[in-house]
Amino acid sequence: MLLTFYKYQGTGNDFVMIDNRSLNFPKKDTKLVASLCDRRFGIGADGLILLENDEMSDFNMVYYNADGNEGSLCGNGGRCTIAFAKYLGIIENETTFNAVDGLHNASIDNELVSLQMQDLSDIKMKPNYVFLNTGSPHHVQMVKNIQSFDVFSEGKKLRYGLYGQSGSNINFVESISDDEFAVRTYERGVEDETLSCGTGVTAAALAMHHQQKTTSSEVKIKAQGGNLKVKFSKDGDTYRNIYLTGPAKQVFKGEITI
Ligand SMILES: N[C@H](CCC[C@H](N)C(=O)O)C(=O)O
Repeated sequence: MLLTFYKYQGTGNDFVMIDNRSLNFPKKDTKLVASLCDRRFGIGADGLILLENDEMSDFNMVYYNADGNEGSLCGNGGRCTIAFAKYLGIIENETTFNAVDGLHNASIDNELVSLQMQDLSDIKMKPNYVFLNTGSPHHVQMVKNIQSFDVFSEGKKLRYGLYGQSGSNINFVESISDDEFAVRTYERGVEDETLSCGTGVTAAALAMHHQQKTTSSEVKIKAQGGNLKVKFSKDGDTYRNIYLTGPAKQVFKGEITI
């Protein structure tokens, strides 16, 4: 079968994007998904996304990590899927869509996509790190000299050592100013550092606010692949109206025999 695919990237987190409204894609074929994401033997991506019809909303997003397994929420992938839905003419500038963690509101303004994340109140504070789930599980830890920090080795160690087989994504954070932080992420399922992780950046911003490393409710994040913004409000112990905003772009379109 000849499969038409699109390649998208959001701050350097890249995805194979497939219009699966026809439901033709073999969804249980883990090996196929992994081989499409392989950077040497396939198209190459951090993950693969299927856009499908949804009964309750504008569309449904199905996300797989590069290892071929269905993952939890992907924030950058969500932003790219919104851009893809607009490209396909499914939505205009505002949307509500379904993902693995439920419905999301979102808007798109040229290439800038804002994705609302689920409200969050469960933040586990540990002496050296914070753990929270922004649709995907995230460990957030502050480090010094982030650019020379060994994200791969340290991330891999914590991902298995602290969180076992099911694992967690591991974020390292350094403060740049009162309302700006640098974030580097080791992603489970990719088992490497990616250039940006949307749910990770969101987790980092909320963790910084929760620990009073910033008092701003609009936090700027510098990921390795570009800049993102996380906006939110705090209502008692609950973070609400959480929006992740940044660019999402189509890179190319292609066909591959599967
Ligand atoms: N890159 C994604 C995170 C994917 C989550 C995945 N690594 C997992 O925990 O299953 C993001 O932008 O949020």
